[in-house]
Amino acid sequence: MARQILTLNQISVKGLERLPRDCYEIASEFSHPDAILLRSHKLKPEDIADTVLAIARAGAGVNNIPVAECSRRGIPVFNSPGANANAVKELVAAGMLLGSRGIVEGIQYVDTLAAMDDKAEMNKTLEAQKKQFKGSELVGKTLGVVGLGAIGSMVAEMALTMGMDVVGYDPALSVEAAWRLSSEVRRADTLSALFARCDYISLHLPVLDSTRGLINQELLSAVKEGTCLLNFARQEIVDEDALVAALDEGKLRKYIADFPSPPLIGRDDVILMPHIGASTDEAEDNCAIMAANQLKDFLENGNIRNSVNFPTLVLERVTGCRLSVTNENVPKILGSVLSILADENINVIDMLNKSRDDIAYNLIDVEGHTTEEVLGKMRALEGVINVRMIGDCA
Ligand SMILES: NC(=O)c1ccc[n+]([C@@H]2O[C@H](COP(=O)([O-])OP(=O)(O)OC[C@H]3O[C@@H](n4cnc5c(N)ncnc54)[C@H](O)[C@@H]3O)[C@@H](O)[C@H]2O)c1
Ligand SMILES: O=C(O)CC[C@@H](O)C(=O)O
Repeated sequence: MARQILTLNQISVKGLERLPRDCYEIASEFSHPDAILLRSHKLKPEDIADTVLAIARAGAGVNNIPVAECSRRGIPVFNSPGANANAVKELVAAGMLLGSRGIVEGIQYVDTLAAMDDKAEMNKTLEAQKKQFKGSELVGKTLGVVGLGAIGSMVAEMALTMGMDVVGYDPALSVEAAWRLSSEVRRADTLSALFARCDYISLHLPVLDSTRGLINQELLSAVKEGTCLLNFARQEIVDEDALVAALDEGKLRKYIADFPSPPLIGRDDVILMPHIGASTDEAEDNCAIMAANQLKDFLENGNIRNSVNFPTLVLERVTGCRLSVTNENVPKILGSVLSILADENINVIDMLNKSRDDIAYNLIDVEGHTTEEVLGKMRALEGVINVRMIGDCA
């Protein structure tokens, strides 16, 4: 029977093509889907049917998904790290240029000349007026990058090639991300040290309990006078009252962001975009392809790549019948699962077990067949969250 994939946003066709129609039905309405594929749709726990085995986010941020609830229910949540990083990096470059030159104001001014039909007169007028749109160059200025993951590291690299000095701050930098980072990026030990010395600051960190409102009044009052703050990460990372105060006081020269909000719209010192950081053909294709591939590999093989709540676990198939077991990360459960198989004379050919936080996940390849009854015994064990038969087990 074809698996049902519920899509909750427009997903690129190139990604959906990874889920062939003879094996997958794809629609924006299913009451009992096998999996959910989405972008920024705000998913509520009650909207996740009991049949859902996995959720894939075609994008980086997963703050629109109730991840803790998914973990409790044994549902892996996948994202597509890095797949839209270049798109965001390019928009940040545009944002920095919008913040350094009178581009927006200049374009708006030219629009006011629409009624003027004398070209020579127009040229004379605008040559006289253009001094009000003068800016300054990025070369030689200092950019602070907060969060040096997939996007932040690319932004840092781009700024270096534009002749800027780059200072980075990332207390949770992974080893892999550190390897990607140019040695020319200088490290700030604290966020306030970064805020005190940069002409431009660009945010590239996820919204988490620990980062919500991170850019607060204390930090913004210590910012170098005249700094331009760019936020292409998430609105919730910046305390909005503190931001407005810093703009009103002239501490911040400009705020350029991908997240409009009523108190910010219409201000001369704010440039807002409608969350278009990842809105390029390339990024939409890359994210959808990565998300669909990961979902397919999980549904067909139980493998887990790029999950935000489950361990990475990939096991080559050696038999037709594979079991996946998700359980609480406490001792003895795996032993009890294996005892049930042994009692049934079911031979284990290969297996892999990994844990992450409170979740343990196991793939067990068995010889021959197994039955729903055997699975039922495993499901009845205390601490077992779910058990799935993958492939030809009957
Ligand atoms: N505007 C858009 O359309 C758009 C597109 C893609 C991503 N995003 C946002 O950008 C965020 C980053 O994306 P990414 O692909 O670079 O993710 P990533 O996971 O590769 O990098 C995030 C980095 O932030 C760091 N970090 C975590 N807590 C931090 C803290 N307190 N201070 C400083 N750094 C911290 C992490 O260690 C990591 O290196 C996403 O979570 C998402 O919210 C927005
Ligand atoms: O899907 C989008 O358009 C936005 C994605 C972006 O916010 C992300 O976190 O990857």
